[in-house]
Amino acid sequence: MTDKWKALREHHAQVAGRRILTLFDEDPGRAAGFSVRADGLLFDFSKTNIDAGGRAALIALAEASGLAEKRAAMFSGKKINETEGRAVLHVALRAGEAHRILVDGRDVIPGIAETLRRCGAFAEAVRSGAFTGQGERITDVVNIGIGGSDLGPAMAVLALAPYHDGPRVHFVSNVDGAQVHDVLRGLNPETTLVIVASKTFTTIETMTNADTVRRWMAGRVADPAAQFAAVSTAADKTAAYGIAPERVFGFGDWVGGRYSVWGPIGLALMIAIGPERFGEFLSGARAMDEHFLAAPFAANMPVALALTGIWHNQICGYPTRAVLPYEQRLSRLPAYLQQLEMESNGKSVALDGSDLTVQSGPVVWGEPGTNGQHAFYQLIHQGSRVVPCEFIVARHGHEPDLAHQHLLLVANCLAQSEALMRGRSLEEARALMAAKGPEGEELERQARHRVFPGNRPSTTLAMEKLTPFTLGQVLALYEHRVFVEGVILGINSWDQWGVELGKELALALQPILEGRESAGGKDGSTAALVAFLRG
Ligand SMILES: O=P(O)(O)OC[C@H]1O[C@](O)(CO)[C@@H](O)[C@@H]1O
Repeated sequence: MTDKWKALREHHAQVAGRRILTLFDEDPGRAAGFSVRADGLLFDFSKTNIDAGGRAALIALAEASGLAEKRAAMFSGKKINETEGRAVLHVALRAGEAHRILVDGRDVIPGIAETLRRCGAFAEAVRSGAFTGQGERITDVVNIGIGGSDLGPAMAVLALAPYHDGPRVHFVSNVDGAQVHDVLRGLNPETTLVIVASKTFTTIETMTNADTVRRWMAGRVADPAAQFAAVSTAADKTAAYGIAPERVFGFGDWVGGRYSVWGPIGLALMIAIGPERFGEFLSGARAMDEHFLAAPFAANMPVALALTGIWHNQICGYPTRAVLPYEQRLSRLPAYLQQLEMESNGKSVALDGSDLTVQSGPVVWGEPGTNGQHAFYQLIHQGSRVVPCEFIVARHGHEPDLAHQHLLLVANCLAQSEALMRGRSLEEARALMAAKGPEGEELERQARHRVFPGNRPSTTLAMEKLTPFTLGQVLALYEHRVFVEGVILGINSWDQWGVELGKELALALQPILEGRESAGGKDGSTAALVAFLRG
C-alpha cells in the first residue's frame, strides 16, 4: 500500500464518526465548495464526510496514480487495455470529425464518421418508410443483443421516451425463450426490422434468439434476411449469417461492449429518436469528455464522483452504492451502471498481475425514486450497514401539466438526502412519541424504533431536464468515473475475463441436461440439480 493510501486511511481514522452536519456549521460555504458544475450539471458531494484535508489526500492519490498521463493515453488511442492488447476509444465515437486519433498508425475518425452517416441514413430510411423490407413500412424494430449490446440502447430508448417519434422499439436479450416469445407476440413479421447487435457475433444468447426470430419471420416472409440488420465488429460472421453488407454496421475492437452505445450499437436508439437527437446525445458526451480533459482535478466532475466512490468504498469500507434516479425514465440506469461499473472494476488483480491490496470496485444497485422509498429505503435509513446513495434529479419534467407531480418528486429526492444526513435522535423520537400518548417504559421502547442514526452519506447529481444532451453527459460522466477509479486501483477496467468460466461450464452442461452425457464428473450438488431439472 502506497503512502498516499496510508495518508488517506490515517485521515479517515481521525474523522470517522464525525457528524457530517457539523461540517456545514464549520463552513457555511460548504455546499458550493464541495460541489462541481459542468455545462449545466451540478454534482453535490457536500453531504459526505469528505473535508478539505480528505479531498486534498484523495486528489494526491489520484495524482500519484498517474491519472493525467493515463487519461491522455486513453484519448490518444494508446493500447491501455493491456490484457487484450487494445486501445480504448469509445471517446472517439463522439469526438467529432475535427479530431485525429491514431490506432496502429491509422486515423480511426474517418471510419467512425462514415459509419455514423450510414447509420443515420438507414435510420432515416426506416423512420420515413423509405426502407420497407419486403413490402410494408416498418412499424416495429427488435434489437437482439445482451450486455453492452442491449443495456445501453434499451436504457436510453426508455430514458428519451419524450423524443421517441420513430417506430416502436423492442429489446430481446435473455436466452430465456419467454422474452423473445412475449416480444414477438403481437408483432407482424412483414413490418418488423430485426437488428442483431453483437460485438463478437458469437454470443450464444444473441445468436440463439436471432435464429428463433429468423424462423418466426421465415414462416411469413419470403426473404427474412432482407429485414435483418447487424451491428458487429465481425463482418465475416455477419456475412456468413446472410445479412447484406449494406445493412451491417461495424465498429473497432477498441470499443468495449459496455461502452458501445455511442456507435452503431445505438442504432435502435437512433431509429427511435432520429439521427439529429442522437447527435445531441453524442454532443452531451463530448461536452463531458472536454470537461474531463480540461478541468483541474479539484473542479473535475468525473474525478469528484470517482474520488467520492473511492472514499466510500476503499476507505470507509462501505461495500455497495445505490444509484437512485428520481426520474422514472431512468429506471434502467442502475442496470446499465451495474455492467459499466462492475464488469469494469470488479477485479482483484492489478495490472502487473499482483493481488490488489484494497477492495475491488463496489456492488452497484438501485431503483428509481420514489418507488425505492417504499421498498428498500428502510434498510438505507435504519439498517446497520451504511449505503452511500447517489441521487439523480432534474429541475423540470417533460409534462408541464403535471408540474405539481414533478415538484413532489424533487421534494422527495431532497428530503431523502436530508433525512439520511440529519437522522432523528432519541430525544427527538421521545418528544415525538410523548406527544402521541405513551409514557414510561412504553414510550422509551417505542421511541427507540423511531430513531434514525443519520450521518449517512449521499451525493446528488442535478440537471435542468433529462434530454438527449444531458443523458449523454451523465453516461460519459459515469464512464469517466469508472476510468478514474480503475486507474487509482491500478487495474485493467477494459477486459472481463470473469464472465468466461460460467460460459464454458454452461456449454459443457448442455449435453448433460440433454441426457447425451453423464453428470459423472460434476460435484454432488450440480449432479443432483441436473437430475432434478433434466427434461
Ligand atoms: O456484444 P457481444 O459480443 O454479443 O457481447 C455481449 C456482452 O457479453 C460480454 O462480453 C460479457 O459476457 C459483455 O462484455 C458484452 O457486452
